[in-house]
Parts: sequence; structure tokens; C-alpha cells
Amino acid sequence: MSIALGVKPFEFVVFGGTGDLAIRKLMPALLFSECDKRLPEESDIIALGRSDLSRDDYIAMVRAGCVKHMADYPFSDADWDAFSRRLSYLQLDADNGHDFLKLKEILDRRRDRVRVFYLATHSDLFGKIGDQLHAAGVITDETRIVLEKPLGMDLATAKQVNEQIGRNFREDQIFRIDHYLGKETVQNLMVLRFGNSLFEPVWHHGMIDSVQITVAETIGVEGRGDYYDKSGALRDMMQNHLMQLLCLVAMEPPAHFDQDDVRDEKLKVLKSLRPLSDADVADKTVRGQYEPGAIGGLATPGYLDDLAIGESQTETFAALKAEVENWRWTGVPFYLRTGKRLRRKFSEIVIQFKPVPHPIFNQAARGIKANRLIIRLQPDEGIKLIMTSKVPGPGGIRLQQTPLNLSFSDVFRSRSPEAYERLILDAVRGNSTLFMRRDELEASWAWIEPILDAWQEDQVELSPYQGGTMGPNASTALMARDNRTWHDGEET
Ligand SMILES: NC(=O)C1=CN([C@@H]2O[C@H](COP(=O)(O)OP(=O)(O)OC[C@H]3O[C@@H](n4cnc5c(N)ncnc54)[C@H](OP(=O)(O)O)[C@@H]3O)[C@@H](O)[C@H]2O)C=CC1
Ligand SMILES: O=C1O[C@H](COP(=O)(O)O)[C@@H](O)[C@H](O)[C@H]1O
Repeated sequence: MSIALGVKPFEFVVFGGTGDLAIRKLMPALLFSECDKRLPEESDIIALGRSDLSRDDYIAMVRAGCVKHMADYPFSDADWDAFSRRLSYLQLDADNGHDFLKLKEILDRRRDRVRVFYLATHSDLFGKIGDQLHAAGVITDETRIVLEKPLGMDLATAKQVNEQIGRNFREDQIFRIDHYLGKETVQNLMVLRFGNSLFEPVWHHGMIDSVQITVAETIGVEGRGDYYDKSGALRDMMQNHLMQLLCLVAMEPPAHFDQDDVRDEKLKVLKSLRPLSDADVADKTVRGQYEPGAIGGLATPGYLDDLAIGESQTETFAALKAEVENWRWTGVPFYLRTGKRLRRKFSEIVIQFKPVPHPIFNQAARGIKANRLIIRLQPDEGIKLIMTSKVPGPGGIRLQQTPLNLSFSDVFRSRSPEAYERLILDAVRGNSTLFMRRDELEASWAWIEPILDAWQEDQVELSPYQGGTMGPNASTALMARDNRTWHDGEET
């Protein structure tokens, strides 16, 4: 491997450098890039936080995080030495303009480098940090700002943050991250659709019955309870990751794989979503909260126990039915669900095709279903096409569902990079194809908003579910009303 193409020497400045995201994801991603020799020699990482830490303290903190979170791919001493030489720590409070002048002093020593300000803090600090960076005079032409999700808590606050950031940065300098877009399999979804001639001709309401998107987690809130209890599954996962996946499945082929064309097409999908009335929210959405249960034979606490609180109306599970109102997708429901403390960790997109128009093999009598394309995002990344085949034998024609299976780990034997590795380097490059544009983000909030409002007013009951199940009964009922069932990731 050699230095990643188009990556110029950079200063990577992480606000929230002591936080969970930085320690668990960002630093390991940068270290992975170091191990792969993708980072230019003259590039440094400056972590910022309010904690009073020496450089050595901070380096020890990052090392412990990398050892823990890169356990499957241990790094060498030489890689660690090269990486840790790049690291420094500066105590900085977003409220303190003087701290930003100290940052400026450091940055002024390396004026010619690309500057990436990565905001891994709560989004209510974004506007203030942008203003402080401007006041300190550290925003150059070659500066990018990366904004973590969720950006805002609803449409109004998202617009407000966008306005605040827009005061100091041009849109092409702003990188709104959704780490799902950096996942290899999510990018592969675009390649599957637009790099093969096979799928596009069948990718429409004439051939497709329905689409399911599931992001199931076994973990609970894992020490992020303060954040999570104000956010919930709808803001934490649905508004961003699952909506982005829906866009990638539903969008028209862009003319080019570039930042404007791809994002224009995703925006069109969001604008085509059928708006939800109060009655729709009651009928087409489900909110749940996990109770004590068991996963893989181990007892798991309930959400209230995890947070050590007596009461909360925050959802840890969300499911909904969306409809894309355009020529391609008319009449095709998109079912989306996500939740914590579910039976298994898996993320997948299931394209359910329609049955053959005229059955000659008496499929129904044999329980044979129509074709299904299962795009497995994680774990065991791959693609499975469920086909109907003849069981070998001289007797009559007996049918069986069989998978055509493409496992990425079998075919591509190299390590599959973490989403943040790709996205961080894309931000350095200034390539925002895999980041959300302002209009896209706001369109997504606008569609979700009626659900947020109705749930806030308790118009949809918060249904409990046992940890280790696949969510509340109401989620099964959402599908059953349409004579469908969730695909729980276990069939052939
Ligand atoms: N953790 C995760 O898995 C994910 C997180 N995110 C998003 O990333 C962001 C950060 O999340 P996470 O790391 O979990 O949060 P944490 O609470 O773990 O970390 C917050 C960070 O912000 C810093 N901070 C807080 N207030 C200030 C301030 N006034 N001035 C300067 N720094 C400040 C803290 O510094 P210190 O403690 O030193 O004061 C700390 O480094 C959030 O927006 C979250 O939604 C997105 C996807 C996944
Ligand atoms: O953004 C988030 O994503 C993680 C799930 O990410 P994955 O890459 O492990 O699928 C989720 O746990 C977290 O709550 C959320 O903020």
C-alpha cells in the first residue's frame, strides 16, 4: 500500500478528542490508515477536549482504545511509533476564545497543510465552534469541517446548526458524516445496482413487491445513556443511517459517481417520500423499549436498569413503513426497523421480488416463495439471491429455495476497512460524495418530523419488548397487516 491517492499533507483537529467516538472509532481508523501506509509523512493529529491531560496521558488513552478496538488486527510497534509521533493534545473549551488562539499558534506553524476540523461533540456546540474558528482566523481555503450526526434534534435545530456553520464555511467545505455511507457493503450497493446490467431492468414496482431494511444491534446504550435518552432510535439511527440506505436502494442512476449527481438523486428520493399524516404515524410506525431479557444465553438488563432511572419514554426500537411516490416505486412499501438489544447483530437490505406471473410448477402448494435478494451489510458481508431450484432426482419435479451466495470475505481476502477510514481520507481529499448535503439532511428531518411530534405527544404507544427478541409484537403486526413478515436474517 502507499499513500492514499489525492491525500495531501494535513492537520486533523478533533474536537471531542477524549470522547467515546474519538477513542473507539476515529483514532483506530487513523491508526489502520497508518498501518496501511496511507497517511502522508507530514500530517498530524491534534486532539482537543476540556479534560486536563498531558500529551503522554492522551497517547496512553488512545493506545488503550486502539488495543481494545483493533483486537482482530493487532498493530506493530513500528506502526504505533509512527502514529503516536503524529498525536498531540490541547486542552480547549469551546466557550474559551483564548484556547482557540493557542490552537491557531500550533496551526500557524504548518500553514500549507489541509486542515480538517472534525467535530465529534454534541451538535449544539457546532455553531459556537465554527464562530470561534472564524474569530481565531484559522479557516483557510483548504479547510474542511466534519460534522458528526445526529445534526440537530429536529428540522428547526438542524436548520439552525446549518445556518450557523454556513456563516463561516462554504457548503463544499462542510462534510456531514453518516458512517453507514463509508461501509464497504453500502458502497457496494451502488456498484451492485449501477455496475451490473442485470439488476437495473428489474429494479422497479413491476418486479419488486417490497423492500425491508433492518439494522439490528445486540448492544444496549453502553455508557451513552445521557445522549441516548434525549435522542432515541428515531434520531440516532432512523433519520440518518436507515434513511440513507433507503435512498441508495430507491435512487435513480446518477449520471456520474460524483458528489453532486449522487446527492441530487438521493434528494429526489427524500422529496418523493409520501408525507405521513397523524393517522399514518399511528398506523405505520412502531416504537419500543427493551426490557430485561437474554441474548446468547446471557441475561441482559432493561433500558431503565441500564440508565438507572425509574421512567423514560425514549424508544430503543423504531419501525416504520415508507412509500416512495414516483413511477419506479409506486405501490412498493419500504419497511425499515432498527433496535438495540435484539436477538442478533445484523444489518441487511432485503429486496422481495414478485412471484412469477404464471406458476406452472404448483409453487404455492410446495410453499415456494418468490425470489429474494439479500444484501448483507454486516456481519458476513455479502449478497445472497434466493432462487427456486429443482431438487435432483428422477421423481417428479420437486422445488426448493436455494441461495446463490457471494461472500465478500471468501472472495476478497483482505481486511475490510472500517467506515471511518474511508470517510476521514475522503474529507482530507475534499470529496463529499459519501457525505450528506444540507438539503438532503433537512429533507430527511422534514419527513421524520411528524413521527417525532406524534411520538412526543404519545400518539403511538411505547411498546415494551424483551431483550433478545426481534422487537415488540407491534412490529410483527405492522407487517402482518400487509400480509408480510420480517426477514430475520436466518433463512438459507
Ligand atoms: N459514540 C459513538 O459511537 C457515536 C457518536 N456519534 C456522535 O459523536 C458526537 C460525540 O459523541 P461521543 O464521543 O459519544 O460523546 P462523549 O460524551 O463521549 O464525548 C464528548 C466530547 O466532547 C467534548 N466536549 C464536551 N463539551 C465540550 C466543550 N464545551 N468544549 C470542548 N469540548 C467539549 C468532551 O471533552 P471532555 O470530556 O474532555 O470535556 C468529549 O471529548 C455526538 O454528536 C454523537 O452523537 C455519532 C456516531 C456514533
Ligand atoms: O451511529 C450510530 O451507530 C451505531 C451502530 O453502528 P454500527 O456501525 O456498529 O452498525 C449505534 O450503535 C449508535 O447508537 C449510533 O449512534
